[in-house]
Amino acid sequence: MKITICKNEQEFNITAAWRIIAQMLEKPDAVIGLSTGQTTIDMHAIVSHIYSQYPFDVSRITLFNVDELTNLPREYAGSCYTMILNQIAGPLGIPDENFIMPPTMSDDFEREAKLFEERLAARGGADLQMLGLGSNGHIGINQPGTPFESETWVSPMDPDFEARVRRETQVPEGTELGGLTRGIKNIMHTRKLILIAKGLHKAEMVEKAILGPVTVDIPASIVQMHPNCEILLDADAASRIKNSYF
Ligand SMILES: O=C(O)[C@H](O)[C@@H](O)[C@H](O)[C@H](O)COP(=O)(O)O
Repeated sequence: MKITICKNEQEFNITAAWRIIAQMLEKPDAVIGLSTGQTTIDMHAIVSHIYSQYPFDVSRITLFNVDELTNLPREYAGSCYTMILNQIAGPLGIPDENFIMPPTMSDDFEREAKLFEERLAARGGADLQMLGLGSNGHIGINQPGTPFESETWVSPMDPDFEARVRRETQVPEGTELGGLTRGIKNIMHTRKLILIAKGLHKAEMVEKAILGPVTVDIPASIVQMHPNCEILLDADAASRIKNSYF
């Protein structure tokens, strides 16, 4: 596990953006998994900005998101599809066939989850997964208690996480939300993981996930077992682990 601590939020955003660009430059047909949420908005904007100034070949890059909300129209502003499309896939001009997202509406999400993974596998599997860190330790939408063997599925949401999603994305009243997420097993099969966190409010969970025991109670703790994982933090998110490492 490699730990990178950036001196502030701006340096964190730029460093994270360059991790995505570096993967695209190193492997022009890379399969890259993103995450939505507050942590990633600025880094996606930086990737898009750099691309607009210094375009490079992304014609064979595949983008996907680690999860997607269910039971909402795909075009809804808070769907992961729309967010990733607006933040990065659209600005980079990623063709539709290379932008792989599970549908938000289906009568058979089990089949959709399987198909989603099959589509990634058909491209050689995921090279990179950027992973936001939930305040309760979730990765994707895999909540505490999710077995490490879980495969891409529709996960129940933790009430706090659901409230946050509803607040931030103005989900219409009465919509029953679910989340289709890559399973922990699928995430762990990605060639490279980058767990990202910024802000003081993430510091305690960073400490538990990185320095604590590997336990299903903290899904993110499993990344300690990944052979090619980077933990990328700003100084605030790293504030409780700094002394243990440096
Ligand atoms: O929202 C998502 O798409 C991810 O599934 C979720 O795992 C997210 O990365 C974390 O909850 C961190 O979210 P913030 O970056 O908003 O703190």
